[in-house]
Amino acid sequence: MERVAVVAVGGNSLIKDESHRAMPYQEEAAAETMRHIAEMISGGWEVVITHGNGPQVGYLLRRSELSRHELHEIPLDYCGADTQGATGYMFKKALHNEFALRGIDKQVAAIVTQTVVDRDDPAFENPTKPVGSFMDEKTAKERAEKEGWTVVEDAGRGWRRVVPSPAPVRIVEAPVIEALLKAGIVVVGAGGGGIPVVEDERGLLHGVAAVIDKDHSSALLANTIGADLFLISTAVERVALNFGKPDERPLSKVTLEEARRYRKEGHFAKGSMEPKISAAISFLERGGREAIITSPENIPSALAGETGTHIVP
Ligand SMILES: Nc1ncnc2c1ncn2[C@@H]1O[C@H](COP(=O)(O)OP(=O)(O)O)[C@@H](O)[C@H]1O
Ligand SMILES: NC(=O)OP(=O)(O)O
Repeated sequence: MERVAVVAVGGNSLIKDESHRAMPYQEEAAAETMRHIAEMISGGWEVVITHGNGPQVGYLLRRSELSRHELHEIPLDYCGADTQGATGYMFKKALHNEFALRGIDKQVAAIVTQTVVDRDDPAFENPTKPVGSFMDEKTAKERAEKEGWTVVEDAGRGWRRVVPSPAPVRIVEAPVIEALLKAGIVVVGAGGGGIPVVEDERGLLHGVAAVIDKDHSSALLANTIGADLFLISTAVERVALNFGKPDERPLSKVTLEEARRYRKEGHFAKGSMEPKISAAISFLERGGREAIITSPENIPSALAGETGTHIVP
């Protein structure tokens, strides 16, 4: 196979702000990101595209709750499955169109993906994954009181609802994804970190109410299929030390040891940059060779070593 990359696209990176939540805006952002990924593919990379669903899965859950007087509610695992379908469609269509414009003869498959988690994961008792809309503090606290939500302040961007986010243990469809890659097919998979399922003693799978961190699942998938590169596409060109402060310092190259140290020093916000750095660390600890964090428009120049944050052993 050519060089293999797992490219993780952030759910928030598809939504600029609260006034750009509607599907045409998400399509536009997805098309822009897919344009840069198509460039990567035409440069010889075999790619699995994973994606977040934090905002989208929260919107679906809320929509389901708001319409419960008239329609059945949708469990959180099904909300996750729905977001995989919608985002998979969005990415497939955008890539198809890019390939058509560039004369690239490639097919794209979007795979409904399940991720096994541990039913005893303590995360079920301690919700940490921000989903849905950003709210002001007053609204967030009212919802927490009225609807029983857990809410947190999300990385200086506003308040959000949080749900359990157990660690991914195994990507059920990894062999399918690998087989498709070997056949030269571009894969969209492990969306939203994969639909969380637990496996019983007989090997049967059961959906559970959670949202898995897509950066951690993507890293696990990257190791499982032996990817050469784990690339995280998000809203920032580079990761920074002292992020948002006057002495902010962007990082170009970081060793595994430095990444661990900076994480310990608290440079990476929980629920946003911290999981990306931790996922990159896990990827390298399990034998991966390079992780890059950058923004969609900088993917080609980051691959050329000109920008992005490169995390290496
Ligand atoms: N140290 C840091 N360096 C750069 N960005 C950071 C840092 N800490 C927090 N962030 C924030 O993390 C965001 C990326 O996280 P998030 O929006 O949750 O990702 P996703 O694109 O996967 O949805 C960045 O846009 C930035 O606002
Ligand atoms: N599932 C998940 O990690 O989504 P975000 O990347 O959108 O937070």
